[in-house]
Formats: sequence, structure tokens, C-alpha cells
Amino acid sequence: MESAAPPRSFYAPLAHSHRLPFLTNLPSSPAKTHRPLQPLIARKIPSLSPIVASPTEPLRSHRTAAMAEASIRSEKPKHIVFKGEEELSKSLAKYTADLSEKFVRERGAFTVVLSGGSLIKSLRKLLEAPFVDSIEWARWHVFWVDERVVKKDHPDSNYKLAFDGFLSKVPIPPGHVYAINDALSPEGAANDYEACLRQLVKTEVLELSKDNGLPKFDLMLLGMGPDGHVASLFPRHPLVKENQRWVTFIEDSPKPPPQRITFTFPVINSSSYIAQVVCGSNKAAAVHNALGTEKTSDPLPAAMVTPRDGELTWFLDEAAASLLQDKASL
Ligand SMILES: O=C(O)[C@H](O)[C@@H](O)[C@H](O)[C@H](O)COP(=O)(O)O
Repeated sequence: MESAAPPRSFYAPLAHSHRLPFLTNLPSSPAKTHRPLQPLIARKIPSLSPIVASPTEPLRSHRTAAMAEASIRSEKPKHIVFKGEEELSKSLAKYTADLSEKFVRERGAFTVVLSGGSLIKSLRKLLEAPFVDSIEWARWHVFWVDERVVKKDHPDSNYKLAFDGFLSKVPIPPGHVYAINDALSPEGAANDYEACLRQLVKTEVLELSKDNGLPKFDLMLLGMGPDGHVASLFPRHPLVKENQRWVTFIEDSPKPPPQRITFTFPVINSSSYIAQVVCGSNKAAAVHNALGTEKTSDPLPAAMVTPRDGELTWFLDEAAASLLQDKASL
């Protein structure tokens, strides 16, 4: 039995009680957004297994056309439940490092898409041994699945969140960190970001899916809001149906701030690997709803994450998984 969809609004206005110090030297151009703080470390890690506790095939490459077109899933995606966020973050680091090693070996680059929110904190184990020393950071290319249209030094900026908590601590080349142009309107920033992606296809940093001509990111790291939104694609918002644009914009986001840009579902679902990282009891109802297999005409955005030819894994803590039937934790 499915739980009812969570109520429409979970979002009280944000209190900006403690503004963080302004960052300096953060140009608007996507080509130069980030300063590496450490020398490059390029030692390869030995071959590692694809992921812990993998109950299904590592990569679902033989999905039927009908399955690929489905807007809601017809099978239960892989999910892993951890006792707590600490255990989850260790596994997420290994999962990410393994995929980094795989894609760097296979094609010399690793395209990683970040979201905002608590995900960034859950990436902290990548900053520790053995991962910090073994990952080929110079081969990483970092994108955002969604971004708030604010200046890069604003406390609401997903770029700032990721820079302060993660990117400033690893030697990813500045030109490989693709932040939005924060001088533009939401529409302008979405157009600019899409143009940036199209340019990266030309230079072969980004691959295209052979079957649908959309960019195929190696790894997308998604969070989920308590209302079941992913990226800036919110329940019952028309943008969840956008299927022409790669990147679009929203000016009435129910979660503040209202102006954002976001990848669309066709692009999200063209990824090779997607990790849906969710912690906390306030998300249990949405997790239960999204991981259900019953078809509904009004699926939560989180249930619309259905990679066409890739692998989706949910990383859950016990609290987020508390309403699931099969919630044995690692
Ligand atoms: O910019 C944003 O608002 C995020 O990208 C958003 O999609 C986030 O990932 C979820 O709201 C989960 O956030 P929490 O993990 O903080 O709940």
C-alpha cells in the first residue's frame, strides 16, 4: 500500500541569521569558477568492486524500449539502508571513488553532478584517506543538477555550499567546475548553462546518449526534499514534464529561494549512474511513496528518477527507510 503524497509545502522562509564571509576571486564565467587549494595528486587506486550490497546487476544495459520510456518505474530500484548517516557517507565515498576510477580508466574523465542540501555534507568521507589521495581529482568535471539564481558568494548558493564543504578541499582544476553565470536572469542562466553543456559535448568532455542525443553524465548525486522533490523539480509543478530543454528555470520554487535553474528529467534519466541520497524521518513518507511500485498518474518527482540505460541506487538511513517493508540495514 502506498502512503499518501506528503503535503504541498514544507518550506518556511529561510533565516539568514549568519551570513558566511564573502568568497573572493569567484568569476562568473563557467570556465573559471574555482581555485584548487592543494597540489595535484594523481595516484590510481587498485580496482575496487562497483558498490557495496548490490542486489541487482551493476549496470542495467538491456532495458526494453517500453521500460525506457516509462515515466514511473515498474520495478523497485536498488536501495541500501544504513544504520545512520555516518555509515551511509562511508559507503557513498567508496561508491563515488569506484565510479571515478572506472570512468577515468575507460574514458579519461569523470563527470559528476551535485545537488544542494545535505548531500554535500554526506560527501565528506571523500576528503579523507584513502579516497582523498587515490582519486584522480584532475579528471573530475563538476556540475550542478540545480542551482539557486543568486550570487556565488550568497549563503543560498549551491556552488558556495559545495565550494566551502567539498570543492575547496580537493585539487579539481578550476576550469572543470561549471557554476552558473550569476550575473544573468533565471532564464538567461538556464540558457547559458545549457550552452555550456552543448559546448562540452563538442569538446567530448560530455558524452551523448546514443539513443536520445541527450548528455550522459557519469554520476548524478541527488538529494530529495521531504515533499519528494529532486533537483528543482517539485511535485505537481509543470516543469516535471519539460522534455525539450536540457536545462530550464523556475521562478516560483516552493522551497526558497524561488528563482532557480534545474536539469530536466530527460537529462537526469540519461545518466549512467544516479545516487539518490536521503536521510531523516521527515523524508520517510516520500521515500515510501517513491519506492512503491504501484503506478500512479501523479508520481512524486523522486519516483520519476528512472534512468533509461543506467543504474539508480538509493542510499537511505534507517530513519528515511522506516516506512519501507524491506529495511534491513547495513
Ligand atoms: O538546491 C536545492 O534545493 C537542492 O538541490 C534540492 O533539490 C535538495 O537536494 C533537496 O531539497 C534535499 O535537500 P536536503 O538534503 O537538505 O533536505
